[in-house]
Amino acid sequence: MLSREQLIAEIKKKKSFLCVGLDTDIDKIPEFLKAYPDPIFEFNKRIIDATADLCVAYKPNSAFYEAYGIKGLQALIDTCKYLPKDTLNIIDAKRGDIGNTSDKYARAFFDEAESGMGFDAITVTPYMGNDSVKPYLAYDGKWVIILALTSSVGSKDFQYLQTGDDFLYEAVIKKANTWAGADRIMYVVGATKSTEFTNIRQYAPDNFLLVPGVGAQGGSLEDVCKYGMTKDCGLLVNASRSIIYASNGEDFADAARAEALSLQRQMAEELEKAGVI
Ligand SMILES: O=c1ccn([C@@H]2O[C@H](COP(=O)(O)O)[C@@H](O)[C@H]2O)c(=O)[nH]1
Repeated sequence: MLSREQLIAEIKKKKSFLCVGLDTDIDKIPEFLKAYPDPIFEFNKRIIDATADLCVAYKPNSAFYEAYGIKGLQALIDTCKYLPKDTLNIIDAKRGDIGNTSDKYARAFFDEAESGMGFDAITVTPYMGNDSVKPYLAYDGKWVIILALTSSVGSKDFQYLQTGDDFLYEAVIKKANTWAGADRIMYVVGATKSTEFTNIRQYAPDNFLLVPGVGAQGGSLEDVCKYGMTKDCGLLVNASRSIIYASNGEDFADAARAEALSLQRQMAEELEKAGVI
């Protein structure tokens, strides 16, 4: 589990704010791994070993594990246990439900003694409001990452609806800021929305932003940094497919490392440019 201060310290130490997305798809992993008892976990283990010194966070997306039933869940549990202690380990589950149900989701992903999974952070949808988010905040030191402005094309369907003077995504940030501080809440903002970062920083000056959409979705790391970086960095930039599927041969872990290294080098430059390091 990493506090805000520890996360910032890791970013400075590793000169990286990279989050490696573990969206592990059995149809995309190298053929030779399928001979292992748990190909998904074997793949993840090698990706983690190859990238741990270059990133400050990992983000398995639960859909990629739930899709395979019990085997997928076991791979997620084993992956969670294998993740390094000095990275922020996020489950991208995008949950949202009434309080007593959220309480079970929180237990599933946060309470290692109960479920086998002790993630540090979870992505949640804000649509059902305060009582749907509170149960996650009841876990001391765990992070809640609220969907604000997503990378998807469909973000315009609801997130840009006008509510009073605000777009809905702005209202989400303003309201969620009353639930807990920047030491417990992060927001998801897509890299494909980089020009909105200046505006978002008016409402979330200190919160870390989890930024998917660099790599396969075409978002610009440079623009995200230009408009979204703070004096503490304030960004966790995720890349999933562009790293983990950089090769589907026997060299996949080396290729993933090369891709992560290229992003880490760009990040080190951005951190220097902004005076964070
Ligand atoms: O707005 C959002 C919120 C979440 N995601 C998730 O991030 C990764 C992105 O994967 P790439 O392969 O790097 O595109 C994936 O798990 C999404 O479900 C997002 O893309 N946008």
